[in-house]
Amino acid sequence: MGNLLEKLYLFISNSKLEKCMVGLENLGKTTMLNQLSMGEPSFTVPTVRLNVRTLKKGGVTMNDKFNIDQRGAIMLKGVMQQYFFLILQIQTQQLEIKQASLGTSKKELHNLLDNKSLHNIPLLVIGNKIDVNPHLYEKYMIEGLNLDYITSNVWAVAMGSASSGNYITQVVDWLIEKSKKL
Ligand SMILES: Nc1nc2c(ncn2[C@@H]2O[C@H](COP(=O)(O)OP(=O)(O)OP(=O)(O)O)[C@@H](O)[C@H]2O)c(=O)[nH]1
Ligand SMILES: [Mg+2]
Repeated sequence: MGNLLEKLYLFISNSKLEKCMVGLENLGKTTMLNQLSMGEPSFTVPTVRLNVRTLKKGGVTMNDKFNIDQRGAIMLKGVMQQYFFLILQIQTQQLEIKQASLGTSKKELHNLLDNKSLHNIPLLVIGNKIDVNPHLYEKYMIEGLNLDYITSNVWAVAMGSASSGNYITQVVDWLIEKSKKL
């Protein structure tokens, strides 16, 4: 835990970069933001507008309310240009809806990346709720989102559970690494 806090501090104190988290509803975006900003998942309700959190000791802001629906995607195209990181969350539980969820997310993700101003923005794709079984596996998510076809942006995948916080270290490591290169 101490190590993680140290990394977070390093990231935050060395960077003023902003990140944007997008995804369909009820995926755990706010939960993850709570983990990153407060170190705990906290109780959440559906986000009505925009959640902007400042991570401790740095003035780094992160927001999580750009749902990828039709309206959201249109809004995103304007707003995203200000952000350096795009974190896409995918529902990994509930096999019966995963196809629909992946299909919508794939379409919106590739539509977004058609926008040249978003090229070169590091993309972290998060598969959340893997504590719920059955859940989606990383390989299936990469295929389902056609990630291998993305050449305009560097991308990485993290699978985990925002409520248990078990992949927060991975996310923080990724943010630090990409911050150094920008
Ligand atoms: N089992 C499980 N539940 C989770 C996890 N992450 C979040 N949840 C739960 O999923 C529900 C939705 O989480 P939120 O963080 O509010 O989701 P969101 O993506 O911000 O949703 P919107 O604001 O509606 O777009 C809450 O009941 C969370 O407690 C997880 O990793 N595992
Ligand atoms: Mg939310």
